[in-house]
Amino acid sequence: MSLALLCGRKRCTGPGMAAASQRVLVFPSSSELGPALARFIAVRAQESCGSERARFTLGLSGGSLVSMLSRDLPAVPGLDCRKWLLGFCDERLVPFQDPESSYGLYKTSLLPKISVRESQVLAINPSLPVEEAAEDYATKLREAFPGEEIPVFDLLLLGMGPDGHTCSLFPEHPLLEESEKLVAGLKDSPKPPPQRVTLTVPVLNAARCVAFVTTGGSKAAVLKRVLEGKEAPALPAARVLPSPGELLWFLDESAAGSLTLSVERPTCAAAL
Ligand SMILES: O=C1O[C@H](COP(=O)(O)O)[C@@H](O)[C@H](O)[C@H]1O
Repeated sequence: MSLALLCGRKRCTGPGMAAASQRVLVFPSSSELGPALARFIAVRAQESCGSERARFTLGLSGGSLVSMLSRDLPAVPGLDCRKWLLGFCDERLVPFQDPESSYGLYKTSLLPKISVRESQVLAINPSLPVEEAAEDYATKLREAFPGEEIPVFDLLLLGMGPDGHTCSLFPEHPLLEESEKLVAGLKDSPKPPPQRVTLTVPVLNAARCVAFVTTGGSKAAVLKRVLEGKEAPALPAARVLPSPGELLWFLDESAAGSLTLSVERPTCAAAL
């Protein structure tokens, strides 16, 4: 493997932090990215269901990911979700009927199209106060991942905001340093709604695979800081370095516009 390729796949993250195995995949636009991401999810699901685990555990994020998955996942031929277990990387503490609820949106726009039942979804209880909702969701995770001190998801799908936040982990927020809890609640999210529940960094970094999905020119500057900067303290998205898991970035050309590291530009039919 060439040094350039190696540099593109490894990221050195500063003192005390491990380098993660990383691939940066760039697509012309979200019209090509979405179907490729959907096929990638389907392949990983098939592998996990065929492994001794005999199931596929997938963590979903909200924001722009909801419409992309709702458009492109049902279009994957022969998608079989019977052994899938879905959780949320973060969730807003609002009723499921509220348009800000990620579960509420997936429930209406995706889950019926891929025949995922409610019993296959680990969701927060939005009627609880935020700290209790976080503890209740952590209990659901512990029950769903018996024997695992930290739940190991097969795949976590993450977004990233223009400020470098991921899940509901925001720059300079004390929750970035949380190392005991699996799930944390916050009441002061700088992005509305203010009350949220989020997986913590150790859970993100325990996953077998993490895929960031980032599109649009508004993310280009922060993406360069996350992937090529050496900032201390690191931005939230830059702290996601699954080990020994894989890290993939699914980008469109607009988001990738400022990058200088080597990237892959998969063709439509390429297996990822
Ligand atoms: O508030 C949130 O934002 C991030 C990023 O969303 P995007 O619309 O910029 O993709 C999202 O991943 C997270 O789940 C959500 O709560």
